[in-house]
Amino acid sequence: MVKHAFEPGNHWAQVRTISLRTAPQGRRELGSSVQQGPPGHPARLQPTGARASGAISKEGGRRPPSLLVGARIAAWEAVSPRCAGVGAAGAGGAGQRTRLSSAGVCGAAGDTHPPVGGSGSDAHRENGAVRESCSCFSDWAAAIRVAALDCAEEENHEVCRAYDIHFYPTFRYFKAFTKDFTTGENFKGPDRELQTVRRTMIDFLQNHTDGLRPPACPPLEPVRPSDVLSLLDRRDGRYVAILFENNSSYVGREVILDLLPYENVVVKRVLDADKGFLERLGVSSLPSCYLVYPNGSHGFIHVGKPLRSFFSSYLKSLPDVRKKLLSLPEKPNKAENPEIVVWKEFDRSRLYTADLESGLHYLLRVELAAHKSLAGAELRTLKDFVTVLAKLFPGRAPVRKLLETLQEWLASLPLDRVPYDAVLDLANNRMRISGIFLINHVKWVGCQGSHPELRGYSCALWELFHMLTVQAGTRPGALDGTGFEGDPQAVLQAIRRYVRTFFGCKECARHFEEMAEESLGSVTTADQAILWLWKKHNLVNDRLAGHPSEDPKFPKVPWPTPDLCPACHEEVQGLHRWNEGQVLLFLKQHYSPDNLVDMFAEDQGDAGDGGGEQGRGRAAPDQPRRDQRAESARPPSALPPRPRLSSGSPLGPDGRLQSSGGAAGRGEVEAAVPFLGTGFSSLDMSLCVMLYVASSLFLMVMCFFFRVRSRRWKVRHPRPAV
Ligand SMILES: Cc1cc2nc3c(=O)[nH]c(=O)nc-3n(C[C@H](O)[C@H](O)[C@H](O)COP(=O)(O)OP(=O)(O)OC[C@H]3O[C@@H](n4cnc5c(N)ncnc54)[C@H](O)[C@@H]3O)c2cc1C
Repeated sequence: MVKHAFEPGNHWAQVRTISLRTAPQGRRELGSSVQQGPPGHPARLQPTGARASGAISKEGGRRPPSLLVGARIAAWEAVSPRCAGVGAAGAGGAGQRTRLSSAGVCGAAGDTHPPVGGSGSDAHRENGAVRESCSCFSDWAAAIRVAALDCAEEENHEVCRAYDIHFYPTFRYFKAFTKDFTTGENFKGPDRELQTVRRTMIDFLQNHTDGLRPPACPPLEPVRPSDVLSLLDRRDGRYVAILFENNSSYVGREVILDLLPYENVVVKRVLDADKGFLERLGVSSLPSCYLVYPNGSHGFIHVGKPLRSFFSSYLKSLPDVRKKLLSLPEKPNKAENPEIVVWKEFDRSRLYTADLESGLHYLLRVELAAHKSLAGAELRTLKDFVTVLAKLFPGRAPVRKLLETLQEWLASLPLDRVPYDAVLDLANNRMRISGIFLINHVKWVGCQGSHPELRGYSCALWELFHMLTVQAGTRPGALDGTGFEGDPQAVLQAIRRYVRTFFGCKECARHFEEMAEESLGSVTTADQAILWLWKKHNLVNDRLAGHPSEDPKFPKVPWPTPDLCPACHEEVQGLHRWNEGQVLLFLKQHYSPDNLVDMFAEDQGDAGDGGGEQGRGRAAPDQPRRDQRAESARPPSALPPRPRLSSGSPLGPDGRLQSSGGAAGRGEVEAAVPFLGTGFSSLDMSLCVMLYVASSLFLMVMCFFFRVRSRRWKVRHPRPAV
């Protein structure tokens, strides 16, 4: 996992971008793409040992100024494919190093790449894509390394929770030589443009005290004008590049770091404080670069634009300037692409149980897991959302039962703070013992993307939301007794608060909140709620059309398309118009339980209700399911592998939280292990042992008591000898 590359004590500084995928799948959810969010967000960067994937929100895509680094780990390719080339081709054999060290923060606003064939074109040709486009910071790796971690990947959950990552992208900076565990320093820049990130990295490097500065990091401070003269006289067979710039410029420091892995060249920077000196040297504009050649000749160099990438490219392409072989730590020997996902053919006019259950799994075990404990408004939001889910989710019986139990448990909690592990424990252990469980991995069918970081969770979340509004509209009494009855906005408001509070994609949440603030208040009936969500979803589709997170196989077009619902589309005087009455009918049919297909769901290893039968009608949550008993009776061996269990469980035998201990978070609930594969937590086992010991003691005491009594009796009533 991440530890490998970032173990305390490393002699380089580190920056990690961590994202939650939900990206909108920014890991496939906009997530760990240099990391981000839900799958469904493009670009993939191979992180340090931990799994990275994810999607970047559209907003987080390639467009400055709102360039989102690492919106999901994948920013590397999504942000600038040319940088991916830099990493992969990375100067012979450097591919691994590049993957480990570069998060692909590149191509910042205003950082134009020099054209191949421009200055230094020979070298560009010579070295291919590697040199041509390097505005990334893979070259900085000896001084500061970058890793991306996709918090949407289940195997990264522990790390993401330990580092307290809630949203993506999150940037954390780790100083060199750090000995003890630290969650790092947060990114403090005013925005997340790549250029800002680079500058923050430089500031961070300069903040190291002298003794703790990464040894490979060259001096970044400017040299004094008086030292420049000695540089001009220098003849040690190397080039000396002197960058003149003003105090606020980062160009000099960026070029110094860009040339870090190159030999036969030294880069220095000089500030413009002594104007007279600059005039004497003939410096007419800033920044500009003066070059001292190995033979002692010197003069200004002329590049197309006075930008970092132009200067760096020019210097790298000088004769005899070559890349050094750096020894960086080995990457853990892990298969590159452990899983090859086979495409599943599916029907776009149907909904798939596998998607909804995968979405719920992700929501409960990944998205919520970003919160160590839940309290106050967060807890209320969760309770309301789970209430809506429990009453309206139209899926299979075990999952509905799980949601109902979770809702009852949350409603009965006497505490105002719940450690997340208690929720997890309920979902994983308590339920499982009763044969009620939810798959513990994702398997997308209708939500699968043509690339692993596309679609996924955010798609399933939309489907879930639509199903909830449609269920509320078609089963008016479903929310009776919850406090939401009679409120046509109740479901939308619960969704809105969930998105605002928990959805890992912050940008998505912000947009959604804007739409809700603008018009959700005008919803006065359940049907209007269904249509409101449909319209807003289409607005999002429209906004995202053509963005990097759009799956080319699933273009963002107004939905439903004419082939799905011809009656929904009309033309009035040559202009397209929706027939909203028909749209409403279509939505009620499309998002009805009868349109749910179990195909692929039984592969998820859960207690499917005989899944695999396509298109079987669904019972509404309040209707009994014929096969519920059969599911409960499923033998433990048929259960899917259990995720981490909680020992020290805060749940009492009745499923209630026994004590919060006053403290939030993981410390309250110890990690647990499964015993004998039977579904018992360590708490269960401890209780068994205690009961066993108590019974043994009781039997021994009774035995002793009767023995003493019988002796006394014998003494009092001695038998006459025969
Ligand atoms: C609340 C929310 C807000 C989001 N905001 C952003 C954002 O700001 N930026 C960003 O990059 N990503 C955002 N996303 C993610 C984005 O909307 C998509 O989910 C993602 O790009 C994956 O798209 P997709 O092709 O799977 O289809 P999705 O848009 O996810 O749709 C899933 C399925 O719903 C159906 N559908 C499509 N349109 C409609 C509709 N109008 N009404 C009913 N059903 C429909 C289709 O069957 C489709 O396959 C958001 C996601 C959510 C849940």
